[in-house]
Amino acid sequence: MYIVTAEEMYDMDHGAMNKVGIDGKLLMENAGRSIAASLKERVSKTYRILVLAGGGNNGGDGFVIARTLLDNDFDVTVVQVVPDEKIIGDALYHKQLFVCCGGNVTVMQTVDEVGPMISRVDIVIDAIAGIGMKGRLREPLASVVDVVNKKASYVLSVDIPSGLPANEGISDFYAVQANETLITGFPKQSAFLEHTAPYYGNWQVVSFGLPSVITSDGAHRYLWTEEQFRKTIPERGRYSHKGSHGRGLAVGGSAEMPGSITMTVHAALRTGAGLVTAATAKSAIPAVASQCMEATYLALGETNGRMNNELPIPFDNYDAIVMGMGMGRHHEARSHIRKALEEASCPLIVDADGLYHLKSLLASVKKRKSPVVLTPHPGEMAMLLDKSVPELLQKPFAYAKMAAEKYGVYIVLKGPFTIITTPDGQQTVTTTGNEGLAKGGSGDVLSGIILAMVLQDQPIMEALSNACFIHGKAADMLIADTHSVYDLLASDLLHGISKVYRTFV
Ligand SMILES: NC(=O)C1=CN([C@@H]2O[C@H](COP(=O)(O)OP(=O)(O)OC[C@H]3O[C@@H](n4cnc5c(N)ncnc54)[C@H](OP(=O)(O)O)[C@@H]3O)[C@@H](O)[C@H]2O)[C@@H](O)CC1
Ligand SMILES: Nc1ncnc2c1ncn2[C@@H]1O[C@H](COP(=O)(O)OP(=O)(O)O)[C@@H](O)[C@H]1O
Ligand SMILES: [K+]
Repeated sequence: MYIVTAEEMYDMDHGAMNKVGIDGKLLMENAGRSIAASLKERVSKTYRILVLAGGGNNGGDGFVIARTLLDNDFDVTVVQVVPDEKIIGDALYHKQLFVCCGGNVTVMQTVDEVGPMISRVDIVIDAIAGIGMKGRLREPLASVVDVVNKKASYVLSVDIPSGLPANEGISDFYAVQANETLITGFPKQSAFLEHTAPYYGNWQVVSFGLPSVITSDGAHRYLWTEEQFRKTIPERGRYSHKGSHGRGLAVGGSAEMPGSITMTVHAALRTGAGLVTAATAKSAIPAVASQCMEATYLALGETNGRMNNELPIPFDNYDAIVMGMGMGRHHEARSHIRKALEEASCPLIVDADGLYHLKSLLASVKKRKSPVVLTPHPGEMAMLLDKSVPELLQKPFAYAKMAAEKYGVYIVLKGPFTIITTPDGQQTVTTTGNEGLAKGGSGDVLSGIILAMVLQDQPIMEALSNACFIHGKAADMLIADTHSVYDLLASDLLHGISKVYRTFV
């Protein structure tokens, strides 16, 4: 499923109307009917429903919903929150159909009238404004939204909570806080941003009949769901051997921080890597090995328990490498990152401290022939780009795309919505995971899962998307079953990986 900006959604609408010849009235009918159908299935006819209709096509959707519900004997009325002259085109056509079918439209004169009406009903359908919103909501609509937010017992927004921007990069808005949103066509960018997503409440997408010939050349962002995971997860051949599943190397850890590399190698093996070697400071090996018997070890020279660069790493012996977890920020560690960039001819994944070192080496990354994957959390991404975290989180899609294209890298920008970007700017988003993951070590586990997935025979983009899906889903399944968001540990995810495989593959 695509994730779109308002402009991309309009392009698809226009394509359907102008290239295919589908009438806009029909698209509006489809959108409204899909939403009404969803309501009909789960709402009792004893509920009173109020539709707030604004002046654009979003309001038009509202009139279709009202007409369809009325036809099905629901108790539904419409308050038109804009004057009559604002209802034009397809929306006017559908308003007239509603009225001809016996529907009742009250035109709001003052905002004061709206509060008592909202208090009397069980469900408010918010069709005040959709993706055509420009700037901050003006009066009197801002006050109408205020009343909705204060008085409504349940709000269903049509397409997008009114007042909310569809696109990233906008922080000045005032919007409906919906309980649920039925999104028409495709989800908009703002459903995947930390500062706007909560306004949607629970959301689902409903179709309004956009033909696939129009949508297939649509956006460059894609939501990575269970369906994609099931479709793309590589099969494990009955006659495969350990070499078939890749030889991975994880470089990191220290005597003081042996846990990070332990979780990475363990997660890589649990996810399906054939052979995994941990390269770490010599004195850290007993601690790591006692927790992970299946890995092999490469002892690195060390100073005060932290890796130094006395002993070289044979980077060419591996099919994929992950570096950085707990490796430290000292300059000897950096020389391993630099060497890996120069010498490794396989995919190189850089995480945590490795990203800190990579900042000064970014210019050389583009020269590499083999793929480089960066896995920053927002703090690390902001550091790489010399931005603040709030700045980055306003426009994570744009910043990730800009950096991936500029440096020729894959970027896994981690968070509640993880955005994965290819060097040519294609993006996927995974939404699995929960706040139980907001704990030290979760990222180390993800690095191992990514290593294992990159080692399998599949395009890197799919490998990264599947890795993030597994990581988050493991947390979700554990929370649903034996754990809570409070007690979940990164090491618990190792069992979660098994649950994901046993359930979905
Ligand atoms: N084929 C189709 O067309 C389909 C369309 N669909 C539906 O159409 C929606 C998009 O419709 P749209 O483009 O008409 O814009 P829409 O979101 O209703 O907003 C425009 C209204 O908002 C107003 N307004 C704007 N800014 C404002 C502000 N700051 N403060 C206050 N008011 C402001 C603006 O007023 P004006 O500025 O013109 O006075 C105008 O009245 C989309 O989200 C989806 O629901 C699909 O469901 C089915 C297929
Ligand atoms: N609230 C949350 N919801 C969903 N996923 C989360 C949340 N908080 C953290 N995560 C996930 O947990 C991981 C944390 O990675 P990171 O910050 O690098 O952890 P660490 O460095 O402590 O191991 C990322 O994959 C991130 O997407
Ligand atoms: K709306």
